[in-house]
Amino acid sequence: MPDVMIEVDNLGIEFYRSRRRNLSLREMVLKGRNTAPTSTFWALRGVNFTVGHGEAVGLVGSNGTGKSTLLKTIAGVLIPDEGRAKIYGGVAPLIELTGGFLGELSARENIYLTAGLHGLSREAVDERFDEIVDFAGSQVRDGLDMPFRHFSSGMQVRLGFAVITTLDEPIILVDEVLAVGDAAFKEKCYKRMESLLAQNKTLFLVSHSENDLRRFCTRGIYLRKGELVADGDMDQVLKQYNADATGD
Ligand SMILES: Nc1ncnc2c1ncn2[C@@H]1O[C@H](COP(=O)(O)OP(=O)(O)OP(=O)(O)O)[C@@H](O)[C@H]1O
Repeated sequence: MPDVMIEVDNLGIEFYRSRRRNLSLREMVLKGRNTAPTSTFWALRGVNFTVGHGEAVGLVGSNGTGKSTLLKTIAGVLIPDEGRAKIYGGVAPLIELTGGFLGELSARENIYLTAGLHGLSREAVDERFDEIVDFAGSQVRDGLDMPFRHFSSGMQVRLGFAVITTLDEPIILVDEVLAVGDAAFKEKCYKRMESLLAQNKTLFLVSHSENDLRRFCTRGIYLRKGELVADGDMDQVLKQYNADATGD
């Protein structure tokens, strides 16, 4: 296992400010073909850092500063416009409430599909199935055969967290999703995260909860307007973030 698990090198992600759209015939005649809004901005730019095997990193920054964008890039959902985000090992991402599950499929089918995409054989999923469902809880067990889109947001997160943390991937990305779970489930998730860290997995956590960040992360990365402004001890990074955020 290489020491470096994530290598982010001069990373830039550029987005369109407005939704790109096809012009109507009338707009084309009146304004010409090239008047679609093309204004762009850099959601991330010049971001550099590496994360080592077994590190637990907390990502902080105010709303809209690029935290989710960074996680999506590490997960391979977004392709860099500049630089690169390289990972050395598989990634298990929980970066949206729906866990990337398909709404039309049942929870049962989603478990097999997601675990299969992460390299687990049908037999391996059969073996872990009860553990996944037990962790997700009785409401999820009762709804195993209903379409996933009928799950409440809390049930979706329960299933997503249970599946993602049961995979064998060495890197785990969690983006602010635990806020949706109830208190009992959150405590269960915290214990699961502690056990994953004890197994030397690499964790990237986005959270607006300082308690959670302090509990799990020894290192903090602070993004401001798409730029990395601090990278170091979690407590120190939170101090800097809080000092900056005063009056924001
Ligand atoms: N697909 C997209 N197209 C255009 N702009 C986007 C897209 N996704 C995100 N953005 C914008 O990029 C910026 C960074 O968004 P991002 O979701 O990464 O922020 P964040 O730090 O995770 O915020 P929060 O704490 O509110 O979750 C924001 O201005 C957001 O509106």
